[in-house]
Amino acid sequence: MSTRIAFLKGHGTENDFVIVPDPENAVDLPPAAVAALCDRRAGIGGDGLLHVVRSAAHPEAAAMAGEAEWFMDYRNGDGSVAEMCGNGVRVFARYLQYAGLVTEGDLAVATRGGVKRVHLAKDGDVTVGMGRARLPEGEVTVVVGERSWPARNVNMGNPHAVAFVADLAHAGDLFAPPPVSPASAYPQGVNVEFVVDRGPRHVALRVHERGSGETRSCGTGACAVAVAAARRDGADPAVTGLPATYVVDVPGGRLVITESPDGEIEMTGPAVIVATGEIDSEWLETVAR
Ligand SMILES: N[C@@H](CCC[C@H](N)C(=O)O)C(=O)O
Repeated sequence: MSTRIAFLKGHGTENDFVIVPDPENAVDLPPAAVAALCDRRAGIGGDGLLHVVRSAAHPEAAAMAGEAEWFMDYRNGDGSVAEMCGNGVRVFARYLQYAGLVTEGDLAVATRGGVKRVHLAKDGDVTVGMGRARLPEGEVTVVVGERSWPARNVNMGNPHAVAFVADLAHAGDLFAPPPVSPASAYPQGVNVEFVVDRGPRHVALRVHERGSGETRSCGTGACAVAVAAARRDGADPAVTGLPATYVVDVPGGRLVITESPDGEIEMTGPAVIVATGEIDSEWLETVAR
């Protein structure tokens, strides 16, 4: 018999998500079901899915339950799992507020990348403590058609290759993942950012996301880009935080990346809930097969 499963739709700088509230982790969401829900023609449509589960009810988050009541079980649009999603955490926090589960101010969210500190501000912006960057040794190369660029390997919990280019159009149509070499630098795949300068500590990017394709924003990508830009601008290579505030324009808006007093990278931007609805459980079971 068909039942209804509640969902919401939200976005952060137009990185959009299907949100499935499921406090007790009762909804089966295999990769095929997630991909079908994120399909923009046959499903609801989204770059990814935010499965909202109580940390205590999820085997991957139970150990964080003492610190964070809610776990962001994030999935990419193709159904794959990722360690972290920066825009996703902001939208996740906005959902918790929308549902009356938290109020304005500070909260903690459990993710596969650890517990993230979030601040829901009065003006509607949401700030997330993104931790510190890891900068694995060795240069990588990004290729698009006849062009190639040296890129910086930056890990924000998930992997990124950041290439500074002369023109964002040089990234091409980004219908397929741009090749990055050596492939051994990214055994789990990679998110690729193309970056141009807009002014002092102000850059703009396009991104091809692992598991989602080209998106209109990527929070972890914006942080990786800010870190790569700071290194290029002469920041101390031993420091894994950010020495100054960077403004990162994405196709879907603007993110501000700075450093907290304790050396953590912080990202601020909007997060919006745009719709609520119901998923037909019979359809979901069919597409999940
Ligand atoms: N859009 C996200 C990143 C989502 C995960 C990424 N596609 C991956 O596979 O690592 C963000 O806002 O950070």
